[in-house]
This record gives sequence, C-alpha cells and structure tokens, in this order.
Amino acid sequence: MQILSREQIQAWDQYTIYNEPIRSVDLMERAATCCFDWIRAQHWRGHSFKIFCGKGNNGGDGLAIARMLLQAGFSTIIYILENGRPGSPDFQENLQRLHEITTDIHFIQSENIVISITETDIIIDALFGSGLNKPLSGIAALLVEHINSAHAIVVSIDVPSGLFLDKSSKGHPIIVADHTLTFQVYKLCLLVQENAPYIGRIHILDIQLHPGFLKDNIFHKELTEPALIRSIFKPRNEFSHKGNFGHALLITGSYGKIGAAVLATRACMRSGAGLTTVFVPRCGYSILQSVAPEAMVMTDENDEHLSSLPGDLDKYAAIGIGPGIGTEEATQKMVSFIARRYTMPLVIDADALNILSLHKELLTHIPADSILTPHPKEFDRLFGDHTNDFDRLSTATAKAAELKCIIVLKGHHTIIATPGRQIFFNNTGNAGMAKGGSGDVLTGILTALRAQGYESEKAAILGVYIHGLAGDLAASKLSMESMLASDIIEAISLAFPQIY
Ligand SMILES: NC(=O)C1=CN([C@@H]2O[C@H](COP(=O)(O)OP(=O)(O)OC[C@H]3O[C@@H](n4cnc5c(N)ncnc54)[C@H](O)[C@@H]3O)[C@@H](O)[C@H]2O)[C@H](O)CC1
Ligand SMILES: [K+]
Repeated sequence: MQILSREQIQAWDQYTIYNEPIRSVDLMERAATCCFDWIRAQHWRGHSFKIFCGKGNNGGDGLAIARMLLQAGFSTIIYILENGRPGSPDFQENLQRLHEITTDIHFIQSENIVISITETDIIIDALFGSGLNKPLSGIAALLVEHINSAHAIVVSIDVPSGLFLDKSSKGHPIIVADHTLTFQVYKLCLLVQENAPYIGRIHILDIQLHPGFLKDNIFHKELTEPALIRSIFKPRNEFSHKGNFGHALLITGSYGKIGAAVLATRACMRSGAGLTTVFVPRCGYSILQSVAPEAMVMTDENDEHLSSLPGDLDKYAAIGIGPGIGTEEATQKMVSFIARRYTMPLVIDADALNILSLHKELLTHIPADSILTPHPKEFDRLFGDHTNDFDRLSTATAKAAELKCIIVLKGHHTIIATPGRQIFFNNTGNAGMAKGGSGDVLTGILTALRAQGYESEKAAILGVYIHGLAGDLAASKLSMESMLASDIIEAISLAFPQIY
C-alpha cells in the first residue's frame, strides 16, 4: 500500500471527483457511509454519540455521520467548533441536511467549555483532518484537552485532530483516539513511533478513490504487504543442494555477550543459509558447538573479544557483523579493516554500528549495498541527534542515498530506506519483540537471505517482514510479555509457510 502525502491525498480526491466523475459532496457521503458502517458494526449498545465537528470537510464528514446515526435511531448530539467564518461548501450542505432532522446542534464559541462527557458517550472527533495548517490553539486546544480528560471511547475521523499528516506534531494539543478511521491509505503520521499515544487502532476504510491516480503517479513511501513479500520471495528449487544457498559468516560475540552470537547463528540457520560459520572469541567456542551443532565455529586468538580476521572473507556469500562484539580497541580495528577492505555488501548491526559512530570517516568506506540495522539510539549516534521521528526519516532517506546503503531503522513499524530514496514501512511485529536479542535474530535472518542470493534491498524488506511475522506468531502462542528472542527463532519455521 502506497503512503501518500497531504498534497497527494488532496490531489487524489480531486482526481476522483474529476475522473469518476462524482460530486465532492457525494464523495463525502461515501466516506461518511464507510465510517457509519464501521461504527454500526461495533454493536456499541447503551451508548450515545457526541460528534465534534470543525468547519472544513473533516467536520463535513462528521455532520454526515451524525445524520446517518440519527436516522438509524442512535442518540446523537452535534457540537460545532465555531470560528466565525463560513464552513466549506460540503460542510454547509451537510449542515443544511442535518437541520432538516434535528435541532440538537450546538456551537462552541467560548473558552468556557461546559459539555459533559460521560463514560457511556462515544466521541466522534471530526474537528480537523488533512487540512490542519498550524498547531491547535485557543478554544480548539481547550476542546481537545476537555475531550482527552474525559473517559469516553474516542473515534477519530481520518486522523486524530491536531496531528499533522507529514510532519512532527510533538508537544501540540492532539486528540487521543481509541480508534482512527482513516480513508483509503495509511498516512505517514499514523506510522511513526512518536504518534503511537494518539492513534489507537487504525482502520483503513476503502472509500473507492479512483485507482487511476495510483497508476499515473510515482510514490516513494510504501507499506510492505503480503503481495510485495510474495513477489520478492524465491521458493527453493527441489534439485538444489546446500551449495546453492550460500555460506554465511557471522562475526559476533564477546565475553558475556556470546548469547548474541548464538541468537544470530541460530536465526541464520533457521532462515535458509546453506552453511553458517560463526566467528567468536575463544570463550564462545564450546557454547556455540553445543547449542548450534549445525554451525561451524571459528575462534579468534583472543579469549574475550574479537581482535583479528576470520581468514579469507571472500569465500563467504554474505557476512553479518556486530551482535555482541563490544567496542574494545582491537575489535574497533578489526571492524575498521573490514569496512575499508571488504567490497561485498555487509549486514552491519549493534556494536559494529557503534564502532562506525566512533569513527564516522568509516561510513564513507562501507561497501555499497550494505544493510545497516540501527535502532533509534544507534541511528542518532551514527547520524546525529534528532528531536522527532519525521526528521529521523528524512535523514535515513538522505543517508541511504548518500552512502548507497540500505538503512533499516528499527521500531514499531521498522523503516527500510533504500539508495533509490524509496521508503518501506514494515507492518509485522509487536511490542513483545522490544526485548534484548530481537535485533541479533534480525541480523541472522538478513545474513541468511543475503547468502541465498537476495539483493540487499529485497533481503531487507523480506527479512524484516519475516522477523516481525515470526514475532507475531511467537506472541500469539506465548504472549507478548513472555516471548523471548529464542521464541522468534523457533517461529521463523512457521513464518516462511505463510508467505509461500
Ligand atoms: N480523499 C479524502 O481523503 C477525502 C477526505 N475528506 C475529508 O476532508 C478532510 C480534509 O478537509 P479540509 O477541508 O481540507 O480540511 P480540514 O477539515 O482538516 O480543516 C480545514 C479547515 O480548518 C482550518 N484550520 C486548519 N488548521 C487550523 C488550526 N490549527 N486552527 C484553526 N483552524 C484551522 C482551515 O483553515 C480550514 O478552514 C479529510 O481529512 C477528510 O476527513 C472528504 O470528506 C472525503 C474524501
Ligand atoms: K479528525
């Protein structure tokens, strides 16, 4: 699914009106009908509706929904946030239609907001949608605060009012929704971590905007969906042998962090690599040999941390480096040598990223098409502090292009930024994966996919998806609270069949 900017969504609206063709007010009616159908399907009994409308088209949607609820017999009161100016034409048309069936329409025009909201109320938030042009202030801000301090279920239409679609709304007044009914496609503001407190559960309503618009335009942001994943996935040929699936090398572990090596190794083997070799300090030898007997183990001359190279790097189809390696001076030298001399793409994670942050000049040397997998803190160490997720996204886009690398910025919707300035938002995974070890598992999966011949960009999109899907399967069996990174590895076997 493409993710459109505010301007693109407005253009799509106009394209539909012109090409379907359909009158603007009828498109609003279609959008409102989708919302009404969703609301009715919730079977909220014993509740009454309080609908808060602005005077733009988001408010127009609210008025149309109010009419439908009243006609279906639901107790409904309408509140309009007055701004002293006429509403949009479609708002005015819907106000007139509503006047024909109710007088329960109230205008909010003073800072003294006395509307009582109880726990049995359902709030429909149709104050502002994609037309928001500045942070809410004055009566609008007070109204948002009033709604947020009540304990009613809040359903936001299109976006929670106060959220900008494409830029940060940090620190501004924003409705805290339980459900967001958004039209046609995801908006960027519904995918970034910083807005998680406001958006509740997202429901995409198909209001049948004209499909021609998607064919006639190019988009740079996309949600990864099963169809895309299936188009990337390469089924195994029956006549293949282990040599066809590549030899993966994992450069991992230090004293006290051999677990990271174990997790990355086991995830790599579970994700289809033909052969897996793991390079660890000597203290990791017996551990790896006992918990990962299918892997080959090579040890550094040092007991506790890595300080040398694991022989000839060119014989491996893919190399993953970083989980648990620490940042000892000798380890820094080893990472620096590999970053400078190796020419095939690497999967670079965890402490290897921290080492790059300590020697930023290395960034320009890392092999093209390498996959970097930072979480937000590692990302900021690499590329500088960011105050919000939108800025982080812009930097990821720019740096992926500049360094010709794939940047996998880990989060609720992990972001994959490509050298071609394309951004993919992953849509699998859950909060149960926010635990130590999950990242090591991802490194193993990505290295395995690279070893099997997937190009880096495809390996990143597919690997992040599989990782999240395995996490979802683990959570459904074991709960988000109790699942461990090892459980994600076990669930990889169940995740693959789901994308065949
Ligand atoms: N294709 C679709 O997605 C459809 C969307 N619909 C709905 O229309 C809104 C967008 O409507 P629009 O009139 O462009 O904008 P808003 O209703 O969000 O508000 C605009 C209104 O408010 C004023 N304003 C903006 N910011 C502020 C502020 N901070 N304080 C005070 N006033 C502000 C602005 O000047 C305008 O007057 C979309 O979200 C959908 O809900 C269609 O119904 C169907 C198709
Ligand atoms: K809204």
